[in-house]
Amino acid sequence: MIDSIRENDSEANDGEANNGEVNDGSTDYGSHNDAIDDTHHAISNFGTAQSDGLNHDGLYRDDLNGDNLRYHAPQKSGLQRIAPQQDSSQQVIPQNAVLGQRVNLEHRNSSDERVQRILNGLDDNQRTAALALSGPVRIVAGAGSGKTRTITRRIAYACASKEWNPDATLAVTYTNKAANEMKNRLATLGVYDVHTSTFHSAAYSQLRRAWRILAHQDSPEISSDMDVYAHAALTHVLQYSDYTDAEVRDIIQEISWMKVNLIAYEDYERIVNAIKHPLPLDLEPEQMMKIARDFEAEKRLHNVIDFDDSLLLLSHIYELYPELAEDFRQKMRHITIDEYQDVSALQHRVLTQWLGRNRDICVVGDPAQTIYSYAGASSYYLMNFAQEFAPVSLDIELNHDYRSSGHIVDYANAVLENSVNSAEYIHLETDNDAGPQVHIAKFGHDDEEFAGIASRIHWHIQRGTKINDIAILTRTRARARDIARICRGQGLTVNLKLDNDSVVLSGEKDEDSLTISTIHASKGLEWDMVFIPDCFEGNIPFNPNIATDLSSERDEEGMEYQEHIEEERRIFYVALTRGIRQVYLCLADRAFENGYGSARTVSRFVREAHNAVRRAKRHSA
Ligand SMILES: Nc1ncnc2c1ncn2[C@@H]1O[C@H](COP(=O)(O)OP(=O)(O)OP(=O)(O)O)[C@@H](O)[C@H]1O
Repeated sequence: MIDSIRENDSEANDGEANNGEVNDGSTDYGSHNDAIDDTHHAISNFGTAQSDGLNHDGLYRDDLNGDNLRYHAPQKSGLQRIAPQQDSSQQVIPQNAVLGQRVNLEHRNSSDERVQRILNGLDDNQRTAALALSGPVRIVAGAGSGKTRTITRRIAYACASKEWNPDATLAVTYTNKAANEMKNRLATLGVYDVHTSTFHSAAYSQLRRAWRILAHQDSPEISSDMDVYAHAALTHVLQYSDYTDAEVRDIIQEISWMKVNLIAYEDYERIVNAIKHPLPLDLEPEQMMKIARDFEAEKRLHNVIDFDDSLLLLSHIYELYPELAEDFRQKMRHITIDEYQDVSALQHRVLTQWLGRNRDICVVGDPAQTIYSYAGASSYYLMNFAQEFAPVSLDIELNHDYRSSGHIVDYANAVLENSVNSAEYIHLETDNDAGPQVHIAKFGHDDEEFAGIASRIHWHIQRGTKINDIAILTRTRARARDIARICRGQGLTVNLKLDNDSVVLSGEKDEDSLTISTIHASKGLEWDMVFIPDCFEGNIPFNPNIATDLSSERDEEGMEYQEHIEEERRIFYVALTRGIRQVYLCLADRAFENGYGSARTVSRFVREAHNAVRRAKRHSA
């Protein structure tokens, strides 16, 4: 391994990175949908819907006009910049300000010892957050700063001190696994009966209940056959049936994009033109609309829905039957949303229906970890929270990284500092040891790189590192599979979780195995040692067109490109901050042996961060 890097490497980029599918949907986003007319139809199945009550325009038109457009067409639009905070009293003040209602520490301190023990192991800011039990609370927190720990303790404390009824408490997490983990952590703190769930499963269970009440029958099931329906719709509309899996997936993703951004059929063309949103398979908007409608008809025929439909249908039902929404509000009084930087317009709409006038909402998130923009996620709602829910009772920032060693933290900060959005991101601090430098390892070609990573892992294992404390985090699923093959060939037990060959579930820490996961699926997790392969332009940042010419980022067209680059920067940041002690950044000069394949350029994020860290070191020397 070569622990060095050529600074200002200016060699041209090549197309080798474009060998894998980009973006791994989270398990929860699932995919597809049921667009609006079909939602209409589905609810009509109740036999109770009014003919005009389901007018989609009436429900969503307001959101699609004027300024709000940007919220519905996040990252790709280039229009979506996080809105500046107007009122300085509502801003997140770096030193962790407490706003509004004062937290009554005296009262809390008089609670019994068991309850107080729940707060052990929290630092002052985490504790302040955990003690703010009512009113809107926002916690903006950097990687490794204890978000999960803080909200879990906050819920446990509120329930154990009898301020909240656990059965009236809902914690929404990003994955089912995170929901289970939170439930377990609450149980170890002596708190049971709290509802922990993803947005989708919470919505689906409410939908099932509503369906039974309104239609006296079971709601349609969520199906995992969306590719079949999308393929059928493509074939019907285009009169051609030969599509790759990736093309079908792109169609499903586009339909999902419409739903999570609350884009009505009749507005679709106007919006995609306005924001220069690229359509899958180079379709015309009208063709795409036809495919979407046909897709919904297919699903209806089979009496199935998809994940997004559970939210969309529920939202329609709560709009039409306010008494059902009110019933939910009476039951669920205290709502906490984790990973709030990744909520979509659709999820946000459901949340506002869950709340009504209730203001017992706590959100936690990190704007630097928004990595699901392609699935409609937008940090807008996190950044705008203080205005939307004013007056907030607590608005606090956590910036102390308990996870990563000093060198990793420096590197992660440097990656964000080079962002055009750097002012919105949290600068991490840590008291952890500096640890080993972030290593940059260059190889001749891909197989050599992967074999090099495998042998370095062997080397660490021989020196006492546990195999399940090591992870390889890749930008694409295809690369995860390639590396898994080579690591297995070198005798390493690999934990590579693929679901239907489409989603890496998570880098769950199995005993005695090496985790190989996409970066997306590694969110929320941590390993002692992290390898990030393929740190070259075109892969990190991922760019199918390898348009590395920075001049293009300055023109109109380039705005969208720049949004994309910023998302890629956050993805790299998430990968880096999974590391506890040591991070290796790896790349090969070319894809193939014997000099075949175009020469690659080191990732701009690596170059920038590397130079920034060196500059800082020179400064302090
Ligand atoms: N006050 C604290 N004292 C010691 N360790 C802490 C403290 N708070 C959090 N930690 C540890 O720091 C690590 C990160 O915590 P946690 O997973 O809650 O962070 P997070 O903010 O959710 O991270 P990320 O967003 O990067 O996934 C964990 O190992 C956790 O146990």
